[in-house]
Amino acid sequence: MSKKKLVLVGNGMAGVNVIEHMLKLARDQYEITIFGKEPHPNYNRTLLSSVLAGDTELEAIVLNGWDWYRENGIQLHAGHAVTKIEIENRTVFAEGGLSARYDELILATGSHPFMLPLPGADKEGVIAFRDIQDCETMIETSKKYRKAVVIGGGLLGLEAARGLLNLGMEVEVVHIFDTLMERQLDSEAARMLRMELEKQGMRFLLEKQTERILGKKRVTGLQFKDGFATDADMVVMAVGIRPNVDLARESGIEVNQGVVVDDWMSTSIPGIHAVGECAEHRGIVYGLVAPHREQAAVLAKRLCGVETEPYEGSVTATKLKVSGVDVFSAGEFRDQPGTRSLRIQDEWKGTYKKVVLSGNRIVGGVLFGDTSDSAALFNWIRNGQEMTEEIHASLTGQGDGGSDTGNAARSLALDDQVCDCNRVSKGTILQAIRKQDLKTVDGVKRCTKAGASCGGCQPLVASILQEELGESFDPAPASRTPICSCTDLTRDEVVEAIREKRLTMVKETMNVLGWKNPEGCPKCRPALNYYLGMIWPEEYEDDRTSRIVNEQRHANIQNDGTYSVVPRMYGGVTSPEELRRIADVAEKYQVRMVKVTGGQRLDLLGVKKEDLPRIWEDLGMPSGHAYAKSVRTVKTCVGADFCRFGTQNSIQMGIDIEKKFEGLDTPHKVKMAVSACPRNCAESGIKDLGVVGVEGGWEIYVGGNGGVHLRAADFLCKVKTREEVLEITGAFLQFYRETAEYWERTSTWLEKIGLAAVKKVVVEDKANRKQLLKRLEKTLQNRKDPWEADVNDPEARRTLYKVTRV
Ligand SMILES: Cc1cc2nc3c(=O)[nH]c(=O)nc-3n(C[C@H](O)[C@H](O)[C@H](O)COP(=O)(O)OP(=O)(O)OC[C@H]3O[C@@H](n4cnc5c(N)ncnc54)[C@H](O)[C@@H]3O)c2cc1C
Ligand SMILES: NC(=O)c1ccc[n+]([C@@H]2O[C@H](COP(=O)([O-])OP(=O)(O)OC[C@H]3O[C@@H](n4cnc5c(N)ncnc54)[C@H](O)[C@@H]3O)[C@@H](O)[C@H]2O)c1
Ligand code: SF4
Ligand code: FES
Repeated sequence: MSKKKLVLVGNGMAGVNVIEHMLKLARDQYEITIFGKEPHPNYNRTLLSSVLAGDTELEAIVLNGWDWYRENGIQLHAGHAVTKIEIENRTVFAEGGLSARYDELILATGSHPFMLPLPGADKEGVIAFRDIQDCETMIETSKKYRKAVVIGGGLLGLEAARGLLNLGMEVEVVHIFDTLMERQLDSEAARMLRMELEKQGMRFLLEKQTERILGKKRVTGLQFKDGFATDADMVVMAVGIRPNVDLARESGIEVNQGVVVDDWMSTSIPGIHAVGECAEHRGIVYGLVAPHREQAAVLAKRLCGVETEPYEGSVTATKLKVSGVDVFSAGEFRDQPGTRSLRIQDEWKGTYKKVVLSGNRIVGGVLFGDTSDSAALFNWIRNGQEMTEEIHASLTGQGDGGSDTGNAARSLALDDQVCDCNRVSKGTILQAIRKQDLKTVDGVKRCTKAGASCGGCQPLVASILQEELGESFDPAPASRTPICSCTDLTRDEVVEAIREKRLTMVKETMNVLGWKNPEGCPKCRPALNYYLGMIWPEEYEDDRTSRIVNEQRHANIQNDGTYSVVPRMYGGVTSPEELRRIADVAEKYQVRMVKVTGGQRLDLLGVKKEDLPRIWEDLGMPSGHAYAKSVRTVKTCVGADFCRFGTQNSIQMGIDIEKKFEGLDTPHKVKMAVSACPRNCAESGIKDLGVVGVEGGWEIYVGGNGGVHLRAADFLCKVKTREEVLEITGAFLQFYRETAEYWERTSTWLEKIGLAAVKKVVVEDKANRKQLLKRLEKTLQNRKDPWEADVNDPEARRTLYKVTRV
């Protein structure tokens, strides 16, 4: 029997999802042809925001590559829009003279961005944010121009604005109302969101209606109806979308706002169906992936003759994909006559939770700052759950374990949905973890698709892994790059092998793991030495010959072959007595220069190799580790003891941090700072870890970098006490030590694994934090001051420094 012909118009997320289902249900029933207007294979549109923000690459967002079409016998016409449907002949016609006959036709043409019909809207530099091309245009524009204005303070506008900030542009968001994301947030959450985004550098022009776009050929600014104007080198319109219905309308298919479909996703014409953003079901057009997935599942079953429930509409939930801002909204979140709300707000922690009840039924909610309850809340809304004492206690943090993320995973039932985009339940994820021995979020994503679309559920997937695996959960995403050309193994594979095979020496590791170059190279040997020390802090004997030359001599080699010596001065504080000793040493050994460093230390420059041990001995001060991949300086401002703006004792805090973590081996150098107020005189905002004193506590920032790749640190959390600062700092350092590649700064590592993962492991999951600190403590207990060790080792003096006279 010849196969029936199925044609899909629109190679986007919704349409191809129908095909994916059909291939699973009845592979051989149809001969499939797909027409796509865009010249790309099927990709994840939701992740364009992440591409723009630099969190992922375009190649990584392809959902089904060219091979997938070939392997499944699908005829793909990418770059060919369908222009006409001849209903009587059941034939579609496309650009380039193409045509195809169908027995069943699916319309999945999505939406087009709404462009405000303003005078000047056709100028160069005025664009939308919808597809790969828009994304590329923005990235290119950011290289040449300075300022972007985004019109629209909804989900898309804010994600675009964050991406453009990451690309180094100045960004202003123009919004028509006085609160952002009014379609998803109440005014309180919107206010908190605005404050947070302003902190990130976004500027807002609220209650502004654009009158026209200024400029000759290219945009130069915007003129508003209230007479106000602003400059712009680029304008991004993100003021909503309109279903793409022209083709359907011209073909005589019933169209209202979208293509009208029934509960089986069938249009007014037999044999023609519609799904996704172009479809209107019971008067609603859905602009989110999750409902489209539900529609796709019903249509696929229908087309394959598999029994199915009808599609009866969806309850929707949204999460904003802006790093450092957790916002969730679902269901009926507004107060209406007949509703009551539970509201919990913590201005100090910057969190807000609102749960709306109709009668006693949970019908909607908004979460800001902490979205760990989002999955549970969404499931309650969808299931029309009644409020109970138990739910109330868990929402207010008085239940068993409070409302931390670990608890969020625990509170889900097996059939509760975790990934809304791909309709994956907790039970399915647990089954995959157990059956396929999964250890990472990436693994779960590959096997179940949970987390593979917008990524919003990944923290919850991580917490399910955490709950199931405990310590063996690996929170870092896998990388496929070998650690160097001596091996094909990645960092994770090497670390895992060291653990599993209990390898304890550099040579042995290279040998057992089949290094192509048996001697290793300057890239892998220091890395192996570090990994071994990190994994076996008590047993491992440091292999000095595998360290970089500066670390072998515990000093920085200079361009003339001499060395620089930087003694440790905790928190940048010294004393007359120490200064005298430093001055004496500088004179005695005729150092070329004494210089104050950027980290508030004194650097003795131009020291001869053979003088190093004697200088250390004369100084009688610990090593400043200025040469090492380790915790280096903690810079401090003068703080509350001296400065009239100071709210905290930054000097003492800096000294305490430095004393606790000095010399700890890390994958790359770690610089820290403590400022006693947000004026940030110690530059806490560009350090690997920066602490800032605020009224009643401390804010902790991480992943900053003041070097070649300048990066502002991200806000990690706010704490009250010195002990908490030390605890979070320790957990952060240990998490970085355990998951980063050697030679990787915290800034790159953080961008790779995401702030949310760091927050989850270091801040939210208290049990995990304890474990990290326990492991860190073992390392700290086994530290030795390298200068002192060499001073007291005549053999080292002779061989390493060629000192003949001790
Ligand atoms: C930047 C961005 C971020 C987003 N983030 C999220 C998110 O986090 N969560 C979420 O749930 N949703 C998000 N969305 C929305 C989500 O991407 C859409 O709801 C979803 O992609 C719609 O799928 P679709 O298949 O209906 O339409 P589309 O993905 O738009 O696919 C339709 C395809 O049909 C093609 N087409 C149109 N006309 C024709 C024709 N005549 N012939 C052939 N091909 C045609 C189009 O070119 C397009 O490729 C985001 C959207 C954007 C733009
Ligand atoms: N994280 C996510 O889930 C996500 C991210 C991006 C996009 N999306 C989806 O993509 C689609 C498009 O997103 P969107 O944000 O453009 O749509 P939207 O309709 O949700 O928001 C548009 C915003 O623009 C504002 N606006 C309208 N006219 C304006 C004007 N003249 N000047 C200033 N502001 C104006 C509106 O008040 C509204 O807040 C939506 O379906 C959205 O759900 C979702
Ligand atoms: S950061 Fe604040 S407290 Fe510290 S020196 Fe600067 S102004 Fe003073
Ligand atoms: S909720 Fe979007 S990928 Fe899971």
